[in-house]
Amino acid sequence: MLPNHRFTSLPAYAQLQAHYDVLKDRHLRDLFADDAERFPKFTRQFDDILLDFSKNRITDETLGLLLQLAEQAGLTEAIGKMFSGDKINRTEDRAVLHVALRNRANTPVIVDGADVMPDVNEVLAHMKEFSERIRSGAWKGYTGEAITDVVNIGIGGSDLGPVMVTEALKPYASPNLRVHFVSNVDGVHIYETLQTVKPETTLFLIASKTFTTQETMTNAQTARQWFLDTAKDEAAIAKHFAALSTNKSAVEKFGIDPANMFGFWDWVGGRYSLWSAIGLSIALYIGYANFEELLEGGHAMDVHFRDTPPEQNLPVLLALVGIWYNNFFGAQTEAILPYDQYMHRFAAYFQQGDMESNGKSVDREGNPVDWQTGPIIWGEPGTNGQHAFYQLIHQGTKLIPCDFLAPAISQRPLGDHHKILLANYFAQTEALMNGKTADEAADELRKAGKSEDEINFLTPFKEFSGNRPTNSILFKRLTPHTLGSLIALYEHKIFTQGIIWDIYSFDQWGVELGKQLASRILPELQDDVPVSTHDSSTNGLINAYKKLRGE
Ligand SMILES: O=P(O)(O)OC[C@H]1O[C@@](O)(CO)[C@@H](O)[C@@H]1O
Repeated sequence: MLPNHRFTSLPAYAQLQAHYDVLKDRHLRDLFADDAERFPKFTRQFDDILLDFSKNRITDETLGLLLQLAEQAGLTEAIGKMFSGDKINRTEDRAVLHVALRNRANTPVIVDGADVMPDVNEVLAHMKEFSERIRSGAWKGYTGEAITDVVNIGIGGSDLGPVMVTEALKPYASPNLRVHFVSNVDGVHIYETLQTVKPETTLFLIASKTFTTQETMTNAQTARQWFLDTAKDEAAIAKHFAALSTNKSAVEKFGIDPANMFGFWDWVGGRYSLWSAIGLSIALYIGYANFEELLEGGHAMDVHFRDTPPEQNLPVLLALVGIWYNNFFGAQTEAILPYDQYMHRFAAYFQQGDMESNGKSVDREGNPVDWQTGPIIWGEPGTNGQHAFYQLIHQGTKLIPCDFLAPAISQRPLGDHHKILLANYFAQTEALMNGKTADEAADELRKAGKSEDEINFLTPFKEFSGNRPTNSILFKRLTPHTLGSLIALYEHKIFTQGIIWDIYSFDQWGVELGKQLASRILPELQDDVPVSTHDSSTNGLINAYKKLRGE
């Protein structure tokens, strides 16, 4: 196992605190004025992806100290342990090997003494054969018609990844096959979806690592009954239901033919599972060849992360810059702002990826941490965010580090749209960095013909402090390969931060309590008898609900 450490006891931590006390008052305008080499110094290139982290409140000294922090936390050793299949997910006694799912080098990956790659490749071959049969129309439903719609029923990591990727790679989709995603146990979700499909031509994918998740099993049973209401014969299930899971016995108990089961393993975390059988909806939608390109892109970033020295390592650099704001500037959130409408679910995906991984408050020895851990991740595509929350990012009281991502080439070139989008992409990070001084604001007001009194009044409202940090990620085009690399980039950033904070990033015990309490409350909702088994608020709410529904 990795040696433990207390993040705040690392030697570089105290040095960074002292360095912060000096640097916090430096403005990015001055840092750029003092160093003409900031752009070449603080950019890194990976394939078609350029990372510009120069608009951060860092100097050479900052970066050096952050790299020391990573070294003192044992990052290099930790990376090796993940790739070698060590059971670094200690509270669940599991390896963390989503990298094996996309191990295109096919080098052996040993778990419990056995190479997992033959099994990984067997599932991929099954996914390939199955997706080709469905997409070609060779697979027929119970009435002899081809499948036209795929409904993925899953939640969390069994939903967010396939949703994000199928949205991002829509340009690669087949025109003959639509994909739909049902996740919420709110009946509205499956109701509205089933309104748009026909039982005869629909394939349901029941996506659940555990095959016990209440939302997914409830939706799956509803879909099954909806289907049988038309098909009548349970034998038809085999042509219209498949399961993506690690739990074979539960799949068979549900009534899905094991031949239609696509398995994966406990060393695949739910939020890291889109690369596994959970990605079947992706392969069905964009074709297996493009799904393989996604895997290739992820693998390329894996090799980079594993083999590249920290100072050149994109995931490590993103992680360290994030720690700088999270742990020294007191930033509570990070915004992911893709200037690409196809990436509109990218931030949402990493809400689970980051917050379910690093939303922890106990270190790896079980002691409460006395430092900040995972940030709150949020974001929306540009330019929409500019008309929603950029006011706060520019002039609010909170420091919000932002990642701006954009493709140089649009998948949908249309007149000047992309140039306008990119002009905004470039302008926002420039504005956040430089701001607008009071003199500049006053001059603009003067040129607009305002009186001196008006200028004196309005200037404070028109001034922009600037000095608001951003990362810019510019890539050539949103291809499956590039998207795979971008996803892996953020996955490994999250891993790196977890190692430095000395927390376990791959369990999620925090999701259990709510589920337990919900399972106790559900029976209480079956009748109209007032409850008194909870606190006065919960009792009051439940009883008010019972009253309202009874009126
Ligand atoms: O894939 P499954 O087992 O149905 O889990 C769904 C999701 O539920 C969790 O909240 C764990 O309970 C996420 O970690 C997971 O992705």
